[in-house]
Amino acid sequence: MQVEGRDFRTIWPDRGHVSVIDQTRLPHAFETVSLRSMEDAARAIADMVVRGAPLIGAAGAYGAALAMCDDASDDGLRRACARLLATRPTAVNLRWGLERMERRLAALPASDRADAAFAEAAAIADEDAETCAAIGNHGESLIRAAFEKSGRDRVNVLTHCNAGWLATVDWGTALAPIYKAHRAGLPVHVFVDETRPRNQGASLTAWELAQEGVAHTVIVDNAGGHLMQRGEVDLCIVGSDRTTRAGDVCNKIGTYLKALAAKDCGVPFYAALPASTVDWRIVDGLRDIPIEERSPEEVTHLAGMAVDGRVERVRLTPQATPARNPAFDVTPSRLVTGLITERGVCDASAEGLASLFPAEAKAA
Ligand SMILES: CSC[C@@H](O)[C@@H](O)C(=O)COP(=O)(O)O
Repeated sequence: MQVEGRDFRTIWPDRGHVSVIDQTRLPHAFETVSLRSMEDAARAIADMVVRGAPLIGAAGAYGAALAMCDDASDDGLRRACARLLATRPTAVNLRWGLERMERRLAALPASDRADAAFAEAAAIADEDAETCAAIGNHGESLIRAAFEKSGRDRVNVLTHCNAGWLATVDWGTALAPIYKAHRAGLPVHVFVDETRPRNQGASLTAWELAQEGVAHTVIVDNAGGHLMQRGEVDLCIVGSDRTTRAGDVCNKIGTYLKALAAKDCGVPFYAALPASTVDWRIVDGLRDIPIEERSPEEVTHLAGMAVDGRVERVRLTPQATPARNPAFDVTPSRLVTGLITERGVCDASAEGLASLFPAEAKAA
């Protein structure tokens, strides 16, 4: 997608290393950073230099490729995958990407592994870009239908967190339909939840929508229900970090509350996700999805640009006040109108997913 008029992806191989956009610096600075080792990749995932389920999957794959340059033995491969897998627990794409790398590399002699690993990681990245573009095409028709139904001069989509191209290799999941609709000339406007505590909506989604010239308004996390009650939201589209085979959706903390409000107000609520985000091994999201607990400091402190242009971190809460920071929640399938996937839109149910992915559902 576009940054200052230039095409970028979020991750790319670069002279034996791997370059990424440093998402901790946005929206105040656009900087890229070079990952030179598996440990660099692991830290970039844990510290959210790269984040978003599909991008974490691709970054994990490139991390395994970097590991193969240092130690391509069976033991090296196993240790690298274990280290990378331990960085973030919720997005299943990380496990998916690493298992794919292990399957591909374990069958090869150690001497062939580094080249094969970079090729496999590049294939994962390319496939993610294609998959997200396909999600965009399928989701665009939902936005077009909502626009025609609204009878207004613009269609209002509400999204939570950042499920745009920064969260993937390119295009995004929840934002891909919005970009496709915008490029097709539909007058789409996005309500962007700021998404405390790390503010991925206010800092990342707003930034990338602005780069693409998509009309948008940032709202505080608590405003969505109010706007839905007043008929100001035509549909909600969010991403997913892990979707069970029965259609429960785990996404950024606060997604569940948006889905409850949408249900009460009769606003369609969609999750957009690639098949790599479906965990075919589990059915019950509330019971079986590990929810990442991040540092309380992400709640007690805020970062932003001061009037003199310096980026500063400030404390929000009293010194002694404890904070808790669960990073994701689970939206049960009964609150989800449908899943937008690379193969089309389906019901958020075992039958719905099986209708689009029969082989995966059968193997589960
Ligand atoms: C295409 S991304 C879907 C999700 O990964 C996204 O909505 C999200 O929750 C990202 O969380 P993050 O903690 O920023 O990695």
